[in-house]
Amino acid sequence: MEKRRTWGDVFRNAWDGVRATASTERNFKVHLALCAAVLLLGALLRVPRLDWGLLCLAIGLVLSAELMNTAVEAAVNLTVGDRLHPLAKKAKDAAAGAVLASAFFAALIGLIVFVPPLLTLAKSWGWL
Ligand SMILES: Nc1ncnc2c1ncn2[C@@H]1O[C@H](COP(=O)(O)OP(=O)(O)OP(=O)(O)O)[C@@H](O)[C@H]1O
Repeated sequence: MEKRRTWGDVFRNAWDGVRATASTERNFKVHLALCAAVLLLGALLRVPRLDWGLLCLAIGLVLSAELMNTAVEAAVNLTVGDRLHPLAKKAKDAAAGAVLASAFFAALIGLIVFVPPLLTLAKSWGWL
């Protein structure tokens, strides 16, 4: 009988997926760096609790989309190998589109959260 996977196994496999994606996917590295910058800026500007919630949602959305994109690419490559196929293109383009959509709305959230306190700061420093 097949050995039952423990919660530890489940989390280890999931973490392996995050680490493998972080070490091989350039876009994921870029998004990780941007997420770190967003968290730093949020802390420096002392954004309110609700805004932290929005930022965490945006970060989770973008990183999840990147991980799903990597999963789709790997599954498609496994299936078609080096062959070109319109369905492979459709799957990869849709997965890339999911990353684009999540990054676009995350950027909107960033603007909504950061522009007002940055404007206030700029006014208090006499820049505006
Ligand atoms: N087997 C295939 N058949 C048809 N079109 C493909 C195939 N593989 C890739 N493509 C097209 O080439 C594009 C780029 O594919 P690729 O596998 O290089 O992904 P990528 O977006 O460059 O990956 P990464 O996120 O790692 O930069 C896809 O979005 C798709 O339009």
